[in-house]
Amino acid sequence: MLLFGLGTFAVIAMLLYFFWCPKSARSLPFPPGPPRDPVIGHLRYMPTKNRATVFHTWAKTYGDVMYLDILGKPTIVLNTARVAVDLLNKRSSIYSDRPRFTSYELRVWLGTVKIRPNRTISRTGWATTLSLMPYGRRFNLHRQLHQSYLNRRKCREFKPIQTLEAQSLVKNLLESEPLNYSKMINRYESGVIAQVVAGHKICSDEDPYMRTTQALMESLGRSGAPGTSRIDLFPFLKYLPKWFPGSESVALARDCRPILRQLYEFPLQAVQKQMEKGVAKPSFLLTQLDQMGERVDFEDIRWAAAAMFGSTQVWSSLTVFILAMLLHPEYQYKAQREIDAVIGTSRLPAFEDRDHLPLVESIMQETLRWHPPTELGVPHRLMKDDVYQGMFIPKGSTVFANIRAMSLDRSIYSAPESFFPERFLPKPAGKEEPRFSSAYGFGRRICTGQYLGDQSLWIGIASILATCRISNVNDERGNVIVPDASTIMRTSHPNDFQYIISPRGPKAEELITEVNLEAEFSSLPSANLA
Ligand code: HEM
Repeated sequence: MLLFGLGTFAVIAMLLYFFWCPKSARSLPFPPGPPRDPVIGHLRYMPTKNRATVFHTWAKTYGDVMYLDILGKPTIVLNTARVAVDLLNKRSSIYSDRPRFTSYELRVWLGTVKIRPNRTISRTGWATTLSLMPYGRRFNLHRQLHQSYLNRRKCREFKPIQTLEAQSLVKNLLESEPLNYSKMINRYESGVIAQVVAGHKICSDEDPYMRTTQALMESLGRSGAPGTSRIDLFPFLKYLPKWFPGSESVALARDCRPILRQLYEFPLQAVQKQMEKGVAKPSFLLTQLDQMGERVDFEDIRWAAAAMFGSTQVWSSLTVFILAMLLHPEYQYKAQREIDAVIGTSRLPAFEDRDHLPLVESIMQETLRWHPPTELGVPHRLMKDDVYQGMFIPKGSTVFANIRAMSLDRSIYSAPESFFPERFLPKPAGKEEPRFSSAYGFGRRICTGQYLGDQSLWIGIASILATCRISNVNDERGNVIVPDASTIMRTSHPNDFQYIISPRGPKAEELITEVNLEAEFSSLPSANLA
């Protein structure tokens, strides 16, 4: 009898849930948003440039959670860290999928497979690289692969590599023509990743890892962020001929294929060859190949490694740091005085100094906040209908965390447009404002490279400040050219601007020329494969 009663109760509860809850949720209003057109929704108003900043402006009218309808596709923009934490962190079990974008699929195309004698299908790899992978079993496996090698504790082991790469960076900057500075900073980020992923040292721009990552960046830059291109809005364009207006973005996305293919194949092959010869250095690929079991196959290892290569955020942030030092030279001098007082001038910075250099730390944290390198994050996708603060958010919504808007939140940061590192220092010298953790994203999709990126950024900034003087260039008449941040920072990655990097003094130059990087790098541990 009791069982019968419980059974009846369960059936009624389920019926109520299916018939009453979803209906009542669907009768709630969508989050507010700008006025829209019939059928096409907000398509006409969607900004093609500076989207994060435009959304931030709209948020002043429509609020922290904004609803946009793009050709019937619901899109949600979260404009404060509070709402992003509420939804993407606290409800991460339903907010951790990624939307499918045609531009992703066209980029990551793996060729055709014959499934029957007279039938072949295209294999797109959109589901194979972690940052684009749908939520599910394979996603969990790839996250585990990343986290097992990039967690906070494991990343401590990479400090010697990062320190030497940062010393290579300043050496390269001091020896380069200004036109090549950006390349050198990119080489630094790619250099750390190539070491960690494949145990490989990048020595020149002709290096295969360098060429491939650079080609990837250029190609991604040309085809735009996924979700913004025409083929994402009109996927049918991929079936139309090249001359059809609007289908240029299809060709641009397809340009990426051979590059991504190389990134996917080359590192694993290279490490396998080194293993055969017994010369492989410790790396993510070596560890995974060594431990490979039934759960993980070559395909998983290849793609998990390739997903680490595409990162450009350290490159962007170091460039933003340089821009900040040009616009606020006082911080350059103050931080250099701090370094001289703590480290002296007879050695280069090391990670052990980090806790003793509060201003250098604050400059790094403020760089991430002042212009976060990923302004709109990577979009999440909602897997179930949801209700938040009386608003209905439909299943399948594309959800953007507007990281740029979060960095400008006046209820958290005073004068948020200003570069003001002391905001993070304790009172009374500072304002004890919280560090900007939103830069790394949210929930189960939070950046897997956050500890590696944090370390690369810190040692990069500390090494540049300790050894280099960053200065403006002069025009033909001798007037100083001060860069204009508003035109340079139109996207997450700064546009080119002019500056000069010179040695801070004879002592710094001596330190950099004295260090024998080749010997230091070769003294890093080799893997014992015996
Ligand atoms: C300053 C450095 C970095 C910043 C600010 C940054 C920021 C971000 C952000 C905002 C996301 C999107 C998170 C979300 O969807 O909520 C992300 C994802 C990701 N990042 Fe980073 N990143 C940095 C460095 C790196 C590095 C060095 C690597 C590689 C070793 C990396 C690998 C990834 C991967 C694989 C994802 C996708 C995670 C997933 O979809 O589950 N990132 N990053």
